Amino acid sequence: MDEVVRLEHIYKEIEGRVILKDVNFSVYKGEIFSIIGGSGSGKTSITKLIVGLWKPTKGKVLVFRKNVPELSGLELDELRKNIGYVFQEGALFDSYRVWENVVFYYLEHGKHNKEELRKMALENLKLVNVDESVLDLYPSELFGGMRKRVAIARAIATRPQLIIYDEPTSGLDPITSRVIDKLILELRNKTGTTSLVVTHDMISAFTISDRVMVIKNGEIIAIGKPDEVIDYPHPYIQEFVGAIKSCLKHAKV
Ligand SMILES: Nc1ncnc2c1ncn2[C@@H]1O[C@H](COP(=O)(O)OP(=O)(O)OP(=O)(O)O)[C@@H](O)[C@H]1O
Repeated sequence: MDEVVRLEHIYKEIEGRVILKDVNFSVYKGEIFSIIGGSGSGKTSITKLIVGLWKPTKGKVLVFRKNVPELSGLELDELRKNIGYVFQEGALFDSYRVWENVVFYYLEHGKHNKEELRKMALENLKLVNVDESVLDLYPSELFGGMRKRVAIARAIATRPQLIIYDEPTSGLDPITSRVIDKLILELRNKTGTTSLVVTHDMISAFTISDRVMVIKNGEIIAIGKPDEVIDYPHPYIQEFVGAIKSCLKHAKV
């Protein structure tokens, strides 16, 4: 299977404190891979290493078979063009309309005219089940679930090979959270894009993922298919998933 991301023996130390300790995992082409763990467990640190914002203290971070810490600035730009990042708060630009947000990369870099860009924005919005009625709105006029969809439409606009979702359901009510889960799944099924999801949301992780990784204090505790991980006999995992186990057994997206 094609590896899109591979972390090998990663250690990250900040101010004398080890925040990632011998982290090893791979994400394969087309899969939805979720990283779950409590606050401060190291989830965001892993995404920072993948997009080259941080360098590891030790170890290799391979993305699209390139060792990220060794890339030049230009090579990093090229790599990031291939990674769509859906930020926790959406990170939409409030002074730009929805269509401008969606095609922001092309507004900055492209040679397309306004009509072409609006058409491109609409094509991407349609992929996240949004119609043209929002094209000219500003982000402040959208409710939470819609903001998230627009943020996802923006992340996929450059047709990245990898999408990183940072807490995609945070701040959303449970019903909207399940709608976003369904969307992540649909999008992967439609486009085949490899998806890395960082989340606190157990239901989300265990219902949409092909594989789940549990991390605690910078160390991996388990990696596997949701059904395997949920029954993993580790006290932390049982504590973490125990409360929602019966709910998960019945949850369907
Ligand atoms: N810039 C930094 N300087 C010092 N310590 C940091 C820095 N960024 C993160 N850390 C520490 O690294 C550890 C892992 O943080 P990280 O943000 O990766 O956790 P997380 O699992 O994403 O948490 P959350 O779910 O709360 O976002 C935490 O103990 C955090 O305090």
